[in-house]
Amino acid sequence: MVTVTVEGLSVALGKRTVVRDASFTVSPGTLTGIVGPNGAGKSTLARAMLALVSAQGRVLVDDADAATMPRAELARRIAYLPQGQTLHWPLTVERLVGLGRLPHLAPMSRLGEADAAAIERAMDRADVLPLRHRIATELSGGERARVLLARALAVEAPALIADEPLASLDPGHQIDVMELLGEEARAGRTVVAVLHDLTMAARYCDRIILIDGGRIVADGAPGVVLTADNLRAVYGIEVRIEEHDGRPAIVPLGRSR
Ligand SMILES: Nc1ncnc2c1ncn2[C@@H]1O[C@H](COP(=O)(O)OP(=O)(O)OP(=O)(O)O)[C@@H](O)[C@H]1O
Repeated sequence: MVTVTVEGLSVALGKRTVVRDASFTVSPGTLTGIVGPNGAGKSTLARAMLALVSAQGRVLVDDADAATMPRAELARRIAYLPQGQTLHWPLTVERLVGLGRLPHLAPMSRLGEADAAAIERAMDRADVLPLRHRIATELSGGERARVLLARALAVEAPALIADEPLASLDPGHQIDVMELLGEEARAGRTVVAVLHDLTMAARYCDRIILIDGGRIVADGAPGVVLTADNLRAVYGIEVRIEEHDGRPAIVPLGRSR
């Protein structure tokens, strides 16, 4: 299990501060959705949580500072699904998913039986077993997205940060992936997903962090954060909020005037 604590995190890219003084803790057993408009700073915050960009403030992985933790150890503790990754190498799906095991391998060593089992489990859970012998660069956008999710799952880390895991997926696979993320959380993992689909976020996440202009503007249960007032203020949209199984279902109606 892993608890990730973000303390007063700010990130400047070029001359602009794109994450401003973010503080929160994500705990085992929870699925946290990070939502906000394009350019709000969601991906940068995700990357800063993995010490992939230099930042002011601190990220603690349990009690250890992520910035000074050895990279392989951090990669074993927090799996990362980056946003819209381009693939360059014509690897088979199975070998690409196998790259998720690299943080566990000693230098120059080969994948062992435990790695092969983890790869198999990950491909099964991301529904890519039928694609295992295909060349990853020849897949459709949605197929590739599921393969990259499988690579992140193959790490079998106690925490997962997934940046737009639903991008390119059809509605059925979107539901599958959100259910999978929920299962990961219920299994005791710490799961964070950057999401654009507010209804999916509301339905599956335990907690929503709403970001605008690099700042956290609301943080809490979906019904508390995803209100018509907050969505008007942050996205400039009018919504009708219905209820489904006790959770908000958000119907966008148009731009606010
Ligand atoms: N290397 C960079 N140099 C300068 N500005 C950058 C750089 N990378 C990103 N930005 C800017 O930082 C801001 C935050 O970007 P980020 O990718 O974190 O947003 P996001 O909320 O994930 O957006 P989206 O929903 O569009 O993916 C944006 O305004 C973006 O243009």
